Amino acid sequence: MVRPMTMPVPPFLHYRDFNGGHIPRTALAFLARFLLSRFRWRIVALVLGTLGGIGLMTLEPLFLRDLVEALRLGDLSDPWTPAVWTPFGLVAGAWVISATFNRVREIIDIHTSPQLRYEVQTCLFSYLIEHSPEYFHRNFAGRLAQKVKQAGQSTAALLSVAFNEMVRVVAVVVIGFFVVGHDHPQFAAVMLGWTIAFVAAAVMLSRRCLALSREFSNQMSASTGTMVDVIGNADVVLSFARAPHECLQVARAVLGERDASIRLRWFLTLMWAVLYTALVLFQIVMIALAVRETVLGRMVVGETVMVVSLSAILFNNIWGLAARMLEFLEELGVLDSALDSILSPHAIVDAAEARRLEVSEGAIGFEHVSFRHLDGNPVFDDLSFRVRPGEKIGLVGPSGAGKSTLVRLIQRHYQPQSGRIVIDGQDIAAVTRLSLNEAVAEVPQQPGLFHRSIAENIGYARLDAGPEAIRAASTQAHCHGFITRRPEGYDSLVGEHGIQLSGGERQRVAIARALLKDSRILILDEATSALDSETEAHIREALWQLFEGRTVIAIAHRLSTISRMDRILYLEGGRILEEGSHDALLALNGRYASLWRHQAGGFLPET
Ligand SMILES: Nc1ncnc2c1ncn2[C@@H]1O[C@H](COP(=O)(O)OP(=O)(O)OP(=O)(O)O)[C@@H](O)[C@H]1O
Repeated sequence: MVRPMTMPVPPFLHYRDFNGGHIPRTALAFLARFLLSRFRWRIVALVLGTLGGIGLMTLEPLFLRDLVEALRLGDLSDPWTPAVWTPFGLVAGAWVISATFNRVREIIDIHTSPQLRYEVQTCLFSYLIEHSPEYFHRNFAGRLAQKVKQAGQSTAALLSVAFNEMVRVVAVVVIGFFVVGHDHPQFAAVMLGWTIAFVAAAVMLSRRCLALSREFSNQMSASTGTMVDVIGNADVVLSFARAPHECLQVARAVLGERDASIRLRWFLTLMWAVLYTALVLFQIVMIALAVRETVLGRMVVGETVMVVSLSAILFNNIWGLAARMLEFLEELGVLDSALDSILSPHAIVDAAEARRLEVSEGAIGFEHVSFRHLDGNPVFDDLSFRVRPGEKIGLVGPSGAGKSTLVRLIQRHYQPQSGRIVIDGQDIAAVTRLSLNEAVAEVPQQPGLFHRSIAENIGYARLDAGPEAIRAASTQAHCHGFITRRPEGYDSLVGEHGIQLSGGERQRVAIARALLKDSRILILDEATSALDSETEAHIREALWQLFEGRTVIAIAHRLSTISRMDRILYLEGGRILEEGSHDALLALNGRYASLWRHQAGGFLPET
């Protein structure tokens, strides 16, 4: 059964809808902009929840002081005397309400962190997918997907530390400062000075720790990369009997990871020991000060209890922050690196006043086009030629002549350094990429197939295509037979990059997809190279039907597949050396004719 393409359409954040499409590229600016514009009220609620919880917890030592003093000095003849039970009620109330605030904060967070991760990922992915093909050639797909995931994860972690642990420590210090500082300023001074020194030391140590942590994660990525490379080439490993050799390679990579982990753990253990000792010393100093003041009669017992309780609260919260400081800095680095990779400027963008490409006839023109790849590799220098409306062009030439680059330039996968390419008189650099891509259909050398059903892969050309349209295109491209022989027919999954289909089947699916797209301009890049001669003969007929009324540029190494074309361009070293019909080029007795004569099995020799 042919199943129509299902299209889940939940609302998601497209980068164009965020800050006018200008996304900050540094972590802190990104976080601030994202939270301010998308999560303002949830952040306010989170901060209020945190403040409520920690604020009451920090007031509790004050009530504890009154309770101790009431027990010590009050008239206890009445077991239910309000002098004792009122401060007790306040202590208990502070605990209960503080805990309630904390739970409310957690509930708010349930609806904040996952939503933040969702929006960050969809926003960054929508930006990522608009990069030029060149960008994707230079970056590993798995690495890019990981960067998007990490960015979502990191923003949620940063949000949690910034609006929980950090707010808690600031609140404890400020409230504690006023609670003890009012009557005993020396405690407030010790508390404030020590907190500042401690946080500064924690940041400094964490920064050093970060370098070790980065080294560890680099080693992890390297060993993962080694494993992925070997697993991806498992067939080669098997056929060369190199399993023991590869085990050694992987062991070597994992060994680096082990050593980096040991170094990191040593540093962490020492760092925690230093910080913990500092915290314990702080508590000892605070309690010693309180005991001394009490012995000297400058403080009452209740106040000593208050100082002990307050320093314990401070201890817990500062320890909580210190424990997450490393994570905070690490996530900041991860987010910075993800944003830097993903948000590099798009190499090819629509001009500000770009219009839709209106294709009436399908004429193509190269006007003095010069192009070299990013690595400086020159391909074309001042190339000019025209393709008439509806003309069928065969493109031949030795490997590396620039044939694929030429057709990619028409699709604007690359941008020429000078000159222009026009379609029906319109410069393709001045039209929207969407309208250009709609006007041009391509059957590429390597048909890109998704790990989805065959129906979805064919229907990709027209998302609204019904089962009948998909079946018709598939029949025309000679796919219907091999599809219906599979138990699940059109619902069969094709595997990663279509690995569960043969090379020829993949090409036929790609042809069916191009048939369904029904564009005015058609590009075939070695579209039938993986087909056997019999299937190719059938498909060739289907293709000629498809060519009807369209402008076609077909690249082929097997010259017989393009001999019927209106005109053949012989390309070498980025220049058109010969052009004309098959017969005319044979009569010319030049390079094309020589290739035609030498063609054994229909392929061009390497040059
Ligand atoms: N992304 C790239 N970066 C740098 N150089 C590239 C890139 N893609 C192709 N090239 C180079 O550009 C030149 C033209 O390549 P192109 O793929 O257009 O040749 P072709 O004629 O299609 O070859 P083939 O018949 O082997 O497919 C070659 O020298 C190739 O090495």
